[in-house]
Amino acid sequence: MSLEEAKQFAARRAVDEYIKKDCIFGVGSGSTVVYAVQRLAERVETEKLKVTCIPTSFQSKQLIIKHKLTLGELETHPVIDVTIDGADEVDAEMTLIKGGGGCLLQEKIVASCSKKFVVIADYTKDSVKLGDRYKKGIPIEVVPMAYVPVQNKIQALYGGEVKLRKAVAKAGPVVTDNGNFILDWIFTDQDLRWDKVDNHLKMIPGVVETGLFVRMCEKLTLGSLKVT
Ligand SMILES: O=C[C@H](O)[C@H](O)[C@H](O)COP(=O)(O)O
Repeated sequence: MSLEEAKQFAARRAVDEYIKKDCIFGVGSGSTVVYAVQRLAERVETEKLKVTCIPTSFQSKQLIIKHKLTLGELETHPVIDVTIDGADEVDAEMTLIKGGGGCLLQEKIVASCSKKFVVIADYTKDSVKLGDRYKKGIPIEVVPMAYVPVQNKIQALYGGEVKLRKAVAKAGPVVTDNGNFILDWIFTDQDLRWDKVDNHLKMIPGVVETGLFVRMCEKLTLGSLKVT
C-alpha cells in the first residue's frame, strides 16, 4: 500500500464507521482529512445524509465549501458528535503530536467539544514513543510578541531546541489561522510525562496551545501496510 493509499484507506474507513445520519461532524485538517471529506461528500450524495461540518482550520473550511457540505460553527453547534482528524505521530498510549501543518489550536478546541475523537493516519505515524517517527518537534502556538521569551523558557525548563517556524514562500515566520507564530520544540527526553508537559507549557505566558493531544484520541484508524 502506498502512503496515499494508506491515508485514503484510513480516512474512508473512519467516515464509513463513525459518520451517521444527522450528525455534527468536526472536520480536522491536513492531507489525510482531504480523503475523509471526499468520502463524506460521496456518502452525502448517495445516502442523502444530513451532516453539519464544523471546521478546524481555514483549510478544512475550504474543503467543506468545495464539496458543498453544510458548514456549521461552534457558536451554533457547541457539541460535536464525532471529529475525525489526522496526526503527525501517535504513540503507544495514543498521545498525539499535531500541528505539523500549523493547525492545532482550533483542532484542539473542536476535539475538546467532541463526544468522539477519531484519528486517521498512515503507517508512518505509528510509533511507540513520541519522537520515534516525527522528527520536527512539538508545535507550540505562541503570541508573536512572546516568541523569544517562550523559546528561552522552554529550553531552560526542558532542554532541546526550540525553533521559530519559518514560512516557505514568504520571508519570515509562519502565521497561523489565529494570527500567531509556531515554535517547534525538538525535545531530547522521550520519557517525559506528556500530560504534565502540556500543562506546564501552557502556564508560560504567551503560549496559546500545544500540539500535544494527551488522552483525547479515542479511536485510531490506521492505514497499514496490510489491508485488514
Ligand atoms: O497542522 C496540521 C494538523 O495537525 C494535521 O492534522 C497533521 O499535521 C496531520 O496532517 P497530515 O494528514 O497531512 O499528515
